[in-house]
Amino acid sequence: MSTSAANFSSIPILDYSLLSTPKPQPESRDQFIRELRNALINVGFLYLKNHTVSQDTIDRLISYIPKLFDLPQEAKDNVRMQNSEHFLGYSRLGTELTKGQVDQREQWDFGTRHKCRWQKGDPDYYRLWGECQWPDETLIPGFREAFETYLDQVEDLSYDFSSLMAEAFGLGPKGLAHFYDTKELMQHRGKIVKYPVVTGSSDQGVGPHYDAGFLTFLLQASPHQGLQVQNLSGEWIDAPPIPGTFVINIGKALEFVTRGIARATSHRVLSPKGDTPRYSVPFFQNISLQIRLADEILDNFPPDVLSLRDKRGTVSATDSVNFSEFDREPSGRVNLIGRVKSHPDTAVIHYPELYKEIFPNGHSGRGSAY
Ligand SMILES: O=C(O)CCC(=O)C(=O)O
Ligand SMILES: [Fe+2]
Repeated sequence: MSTSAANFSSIPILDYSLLSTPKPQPESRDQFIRELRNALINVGFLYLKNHTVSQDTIDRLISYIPKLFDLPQEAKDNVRMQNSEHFLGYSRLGTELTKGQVDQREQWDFGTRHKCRWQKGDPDYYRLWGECQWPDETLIPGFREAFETYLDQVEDLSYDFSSLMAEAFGLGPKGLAHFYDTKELMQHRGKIVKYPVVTGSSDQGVGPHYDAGFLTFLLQASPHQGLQVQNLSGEWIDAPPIPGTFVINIGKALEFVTRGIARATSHRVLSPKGDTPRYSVPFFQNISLQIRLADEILDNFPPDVLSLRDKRGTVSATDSVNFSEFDREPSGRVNLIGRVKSHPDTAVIHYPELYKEIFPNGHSGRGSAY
């Protein structure tokens, strides 16, 4: 097995304007698709510059982030995640564990606009998607509108990107479309995260993990280092903030349905050094809740894609272990299990049966992130 291509030492930067300006040229498009194919197979991470989410929308969102965390503790606790069967809301610092260690981050989970469609008799995991809990509008006027506008734009980008990704895999632009329901039936998750400066011995912002779905779009919302990505030989590679870009990465679901052609890459965040917190905004693009990935394995890849995979070699074990249930469960249930593990305090209230299955002896008081 050759691992030279896979032992990346930096994250590729792709230029979305190759697809659009001033007039799309076939060679530029081919270049973009080729670079995308390489990034998907060999790295699992990339930066995207000159994308379609407006800088004004991003700047407006970023201006709200410190205020969101500086709200009075009571205002934050009023909309705590424990209130929500959708696991949407506010989580205090230090409520998650990854690999047995406390993650040093405070966060807000929101989602794209959605009305919960669960009805009696439907599977439990239909309850996973639903209405957000927003902080009191009078305390942070305009925030909700600013974040919803942002989420709408990232959602549009995420579908366009998925279609490009299908092209890069040689499956044609609609090659991944059947993994999503119609837009109204889908909800995608957007988090706003604060990593405080820490004084103790651990610098774990969030420990090594995979993301669950197909695609994550990460906005690094302050100029701090901290995000790191693990290459095939286990080295941690820095992914520093680059203004005007998103960091895009592949999740376990896509790795699973492509039988490892696309890489889900383990990543982590180290707590910031210095005296200001690091902020980030990950957008997790979901796939349909009811799809069972084991029934949908993609196997019609063209030879050039397969040969890139062969050159890369197999993906060896990494420090991350989450989301192993895609081989048998519908995607919604895999996600629900992930949420029960990461937020047991919320799960014990809204999903007591599943909670008992996963934690027959109760839990430590903290959840494992992912
Ligand atoms: O905050 C970051 O930069 C990354 C966060 C992350 O990987 C996650 O929440 O899944
Ligand atoms: Fe992640």
